[in-house]
Amino acid sequence: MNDSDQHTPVLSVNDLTVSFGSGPGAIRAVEDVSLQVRSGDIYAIVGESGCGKSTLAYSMLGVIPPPGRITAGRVDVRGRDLASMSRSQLNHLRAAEVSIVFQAAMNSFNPVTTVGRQVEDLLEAHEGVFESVAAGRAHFEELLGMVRLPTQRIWRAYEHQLSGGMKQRVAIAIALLLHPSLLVLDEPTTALDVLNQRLVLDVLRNLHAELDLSIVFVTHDLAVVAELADRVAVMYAGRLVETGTVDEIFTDARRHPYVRALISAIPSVLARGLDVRPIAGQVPNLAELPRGCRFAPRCPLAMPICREAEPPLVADRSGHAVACHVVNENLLEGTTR
Ligand SMILES: Nc1ncnc2c1ncn2[C@@H]1O[C@H](COP(=O)(O)OP(=O)(O)OP(=O)(O)O)[C@@H](O)[C@H]1O
Repeated sequence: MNDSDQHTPVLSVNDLTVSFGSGPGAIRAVEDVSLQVRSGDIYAIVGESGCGKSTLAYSMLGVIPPPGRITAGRVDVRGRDLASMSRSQLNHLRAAEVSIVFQAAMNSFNPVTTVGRQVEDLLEAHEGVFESVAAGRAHFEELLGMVRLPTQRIWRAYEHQLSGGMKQRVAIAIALLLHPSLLVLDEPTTALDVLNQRLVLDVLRNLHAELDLSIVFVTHDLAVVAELADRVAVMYAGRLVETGTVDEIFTDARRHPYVRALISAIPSVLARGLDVRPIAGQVPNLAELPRGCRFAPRCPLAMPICREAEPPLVADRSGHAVACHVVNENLLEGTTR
């Protein structure tokens, strides 16, 4: 890796808008989103259900489900625009540079094939990454050890012989098979019991350290954000409302009222298994968005301008960015609430 590579973000999402449908019924599941994942980051995308988290995650690999499509902006992986890549370049990228564990990882195994056979198929499809299928298998067994699973038993296992927690860790090991530098996970702990959630978080922390891996994960669980992430993007109705470090999001006095409401709705962000609880009012329907700030109808601090103009994301000197007229007016005055 040369010097300029080291400074190029692993992933750069630039002014990205992803739409479903066309004409008057079209919705923008992701709107005007920009974020950068640097080498070594553990980046959380958090928000309530339907706010566009999964769509944003899928766009990072160019796997947005149809009829979704990028209608503005771009996604670059190590400085290369995904939209400019050929199908074979994209296939290579998805396996060997950025890999995803889907939310439905639990159900994504072929029920009539062993885990080992599925791994061999993957190795054969990506011939050349390893010297031989045996070398690829040896690497997979090493990964199984890292996700704390018994090698022989898993290699021969069918899906129905694995528990939910095991399937999630097998899916992580498979996603890492071809040495990606970025792992994207959609709700990695959601369907698991508390013990398995903890195990998956431990495993991800270790993989991050041992494999020099960058991680992006989507969650609605603030406790998981507090435990695992070092950077956070909070989404509301398709847009980013706040981005920053975990410390900034949880403790900075300058915070988006939505983020503040989310955090104050839980007794302790370090307590396990606490979801983003509903706060007064509802997330707007993306097909009928209010004028101005999307959060204004639920916001205790809303001013007249909030019902008129969409607030831009404004970053302070450290890069902590908030999209709120009230908060940013105070920043300009040099005070915070
Ligand atoms: N295949 C699709 N066709 C039409 N609309 C879709 C499709 N997938 C997602 N959407 C719309 O995009 C919006 C964002 O969905 P997305 O799944 O990205 O949100 P999310 O925050 O990940 O929610 P959840 O946590 O419930 O998965 C939703 O309003 C949804 O209706």
